[in-house]
Amino acid sequence: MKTIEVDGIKVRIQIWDTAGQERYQTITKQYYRRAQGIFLVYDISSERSYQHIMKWVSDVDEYAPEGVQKILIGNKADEEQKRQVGREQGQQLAKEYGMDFYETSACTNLNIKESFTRLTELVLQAHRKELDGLRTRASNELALAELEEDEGKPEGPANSSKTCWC
Ligand SMILES: Nc1nc2c(ncn2[C@@H]2O[C@H](COP(=O)(O)OP(=O)(O)OP(=O)(O)O)[C@@H](O)[C@H]2O)c(=O)[nH]1
Repeated sequence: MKTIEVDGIKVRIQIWDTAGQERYQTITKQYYRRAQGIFLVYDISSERSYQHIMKWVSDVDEYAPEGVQKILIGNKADEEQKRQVGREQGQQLAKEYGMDFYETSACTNLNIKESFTRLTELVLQAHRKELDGLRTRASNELALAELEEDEGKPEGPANSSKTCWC
């Protein structure tokens, strides 16, 4: 669990790091069903991991709920000297699938906060209606609380300056 702030709203996110290995796939697929946002991550120093993304995308399409938000991540951006996948390749693939794209590094923290914030934003946008309902309710409750507070107060100067009852 982690709390991040997006557009002034505190959002508690639950993060699952699913295993990449084939033998855990049965379990991994069960996580897809409850996901609202998914990072598809490859390693920029591994062409093989990049090639695997297509397979991940088709798994997500098959098992994740419709409307799930996806972002493509090229991780280990700190390993420039070992790079096998160009940034443009990542951008290109992301474009093909209509995803946002970030190169990140868990070692230097490059784009970690940014990518989590962006995915959360996308999930929130997808649930905008629900969110608008919450906002309206919150502001109505606030207005009601203010009204109740005002009603309890003695009359202010504007009213007390009146000299008649009309
Ligand atoms: N240099 C560098 N190493 C990283 C980075 N992120 C992860 N690693 C290293 O990569 C190795 C694999 O990391 P994991 O987090 O186990 O990768 P994973 O994709 O979850 O692996 P699976 O559990 O098999 O799915 C570890 O040795 C990490 O320290 C990064 O951004 N830069």
